[in-house]
Parts: sequence; C-alpha cells; structure tokens
Amino acid sequence: MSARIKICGFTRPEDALAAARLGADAIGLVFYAPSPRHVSIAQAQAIIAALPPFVSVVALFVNASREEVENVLAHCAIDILQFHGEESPEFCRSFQRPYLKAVRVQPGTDLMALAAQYHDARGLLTDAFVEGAHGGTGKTFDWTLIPPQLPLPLVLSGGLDEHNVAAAVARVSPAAVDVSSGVESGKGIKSPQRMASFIAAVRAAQNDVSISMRPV
Ligand SMILES: O=C(O)c1ccccc1N[C@@H]1O[C@H](COP(=O)(O)O)[C@@H](O)[C@H]1O
Repeated sequence: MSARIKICGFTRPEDALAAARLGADAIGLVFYAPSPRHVSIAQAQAIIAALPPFVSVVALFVNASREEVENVLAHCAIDILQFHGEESPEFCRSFQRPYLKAVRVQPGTDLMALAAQYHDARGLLTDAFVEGAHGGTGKTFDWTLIPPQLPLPLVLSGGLDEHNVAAAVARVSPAAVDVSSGVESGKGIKSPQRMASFIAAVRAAQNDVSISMRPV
C-alpha cells in the first residue's frame, strides 16, 4: 500500500488547497502557541473551509489542557488528533477521536514499549529528538532506531524533504510520511513547488518495491 502523505503546519487557506490539489492525504494544523506555525480557531476554520472533500484534517497539540483540545474540537472539523508532547495514553484516548502519538526518537527510545502503551493510536509518529524543541525542527534522526516489526502503523517525520523522502520510504516503508519545514519557503508558508516535488518523490519511491525493507 502506498504511503499516505500528511503536510503539517498550514497557516494560509491557499497553501492547504494547493496541498490537497497536489495529492496530500492530510493537512496538519498546529494549536501550539510557541510554534511559528500556530493557528487560531478562526484561521483553522478558514483553512478547513478551503479544502475539498476527503482530505483529513489533523490537529496538533503539545501538552495542551483538556479544555484547549475540547475547544478546538467544538469549533473545527477535526478528523485526527496529533499529540506531540508528553501526553499520557489515558489523555490521548479520552477524546473519543482517532489520534496519533508523536515520539521524539533518540538512542535508547523504546518504540516497541511505546507502541504497547499507545496501542489504540491510529499510528506512532516518529520525529527527531532535539533538545529544547517539541517538533517542526527540520532535523532527521537515525531511521535504523525504528524496529522493523513495530505493531502500530508508522508515520515517519522529522526533517523530511524532497531530497531525502525517497530514501526514507525505501528504508522504513512507513504507513505515512509527515513533513512541515521541508516543504516551506518561510515559516508557516508552504511552497507549491516543494510540496509537488515531495509528493512526487514519495510516489516514485513506492514504485521501486525491490528496495523496500519493511514487511507489509
Ligand atoms: O510544526 C511545528 O511548528 C511543530 C511544533 C511543535 C511540535 C510539532 C511540530 N510539527 C511537527 O514536527 C514534525 C517534524 O517537522 P519537520 O518536518 O521536521 O519540520 C512533524 O510531525 C510536524 O507535524
């Protein structure tokens, strides 16, 4: 099955519409105020309203309160929650919505144990560990730290771009890839050219099944 493509960190409706037209499966909205990609409820509503049908909307939170998450869910048509902080499994599953749990990977990170803890997640999203940052750093991590038999769908992220995503897909055969910085022309501003190149690279990598290493 071909890897799904999520592009994260939209701040403008026209960029999200361009992503959808280019073939992105999901767009991400960052509800984390310190991020340069942070959106207000009103911005999120405008972005979502610009989308065609069948493009999933992912709401990203970092250690948000229950009230913050519920407020977004009450005002925006969100399909999937993405928890990118230190949220507990109980917190993640308490909204009765599909969720992704993000993990910032470094040597020693036990992804098998985390997959067991967050067993009802729609996927485990692996990002690079960068001291002092929660994500959206544009940094890659050592993909060999991902166990080949991870029991949850893998959403690979962290420093992906049009130049390295084909190698990443070939190396770990993720269920999905997620990119933010790697398709930008400025913080929160997505480049149509970079999004097109990224999506083309994912699709091209998948046509070369001979170099896929993850069992399907
Ligand atoms: O995009 C952000 O600003 C952000 C802030 C806080 C946590 C996560 C964030 N983005 C997510 O980070 C990963 C990797 O991003 P990048 O491609 O390396 O820039 C991705 O999952 C984004 O959704």
